[in-house]
Amino acid sequence: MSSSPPPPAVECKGLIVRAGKAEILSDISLRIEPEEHVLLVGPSGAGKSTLLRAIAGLAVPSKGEIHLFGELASRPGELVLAPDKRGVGFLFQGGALWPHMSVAGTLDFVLKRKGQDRSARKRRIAELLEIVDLAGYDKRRTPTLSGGEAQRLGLARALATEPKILALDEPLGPLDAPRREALLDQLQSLARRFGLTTIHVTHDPDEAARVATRTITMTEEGALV
Ligand SMILES: Nc1ncnc2c1ncn2[C@@H]1O[C@H](COP(=O)(O)OP(=O)(O)OP(=O)(O)O)[C@@H](O)[C@H]1O
Repeated sequence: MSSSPPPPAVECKGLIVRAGKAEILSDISLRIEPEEHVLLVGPSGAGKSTLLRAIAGLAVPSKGEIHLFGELASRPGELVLAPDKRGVGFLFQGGALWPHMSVAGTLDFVLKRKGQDRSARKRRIAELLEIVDLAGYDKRRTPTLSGGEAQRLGLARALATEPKILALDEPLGPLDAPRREALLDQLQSLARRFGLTTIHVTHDPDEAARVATRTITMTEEGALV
């Protein structure tokens, strides 16, 4: 019996995203295979973050479709799959942590939305903090974290939902060289360990050379090269 190849992790077909009258993504069609590590590059304002947001279900297409592992996720004017049903973890530019929460509270908030009971959440929070080297930081308020700690908490939050796809929007942005190396190593070993597909946006050519199995380049007009 011949088995058909697995569906792509991400498939965008003729994707157009507008903000008001401006067309931010302009007819994007692409496929990303499971466990691929794709680098997304292009000039500032090209629409890289918007493409990640569309894949994660944080932006709605005006035209076209997005399929995730063969399942229709977005179509014109509609998120067929809600953001928390997509299996996409998002590490935002600058971490984007909630300033009124503790480290454990940040993760607890995400896990509660998944409907986990208290003891399961507690176990998972400890496990996640271990994974990102923040064990013992439970009670710290997020504004007291250093840039690197904040990025690692952002990563733990992205991993909390056990995603199959990790969207990384300039994940090393504010860090100094040794911390960039450390976080990059950590991202790569997590991706291997959990069989993740990653889409990584960066402006840094050294970082780009380290992460990519393939590079996708966007033009200033929000299209692919
Ligand atoms: N909600 C919005 N309303 C209006 N314009 C928007 C909105 N979101 C994004 N844009 C515009 O769309 C364009 C693409 O933005 P986006 O953040 O996706 O680009 P980017 O390639 O990630 O840029 P950078 O590398 O600077 O982070 C920019 O010109 C931006 O100002």
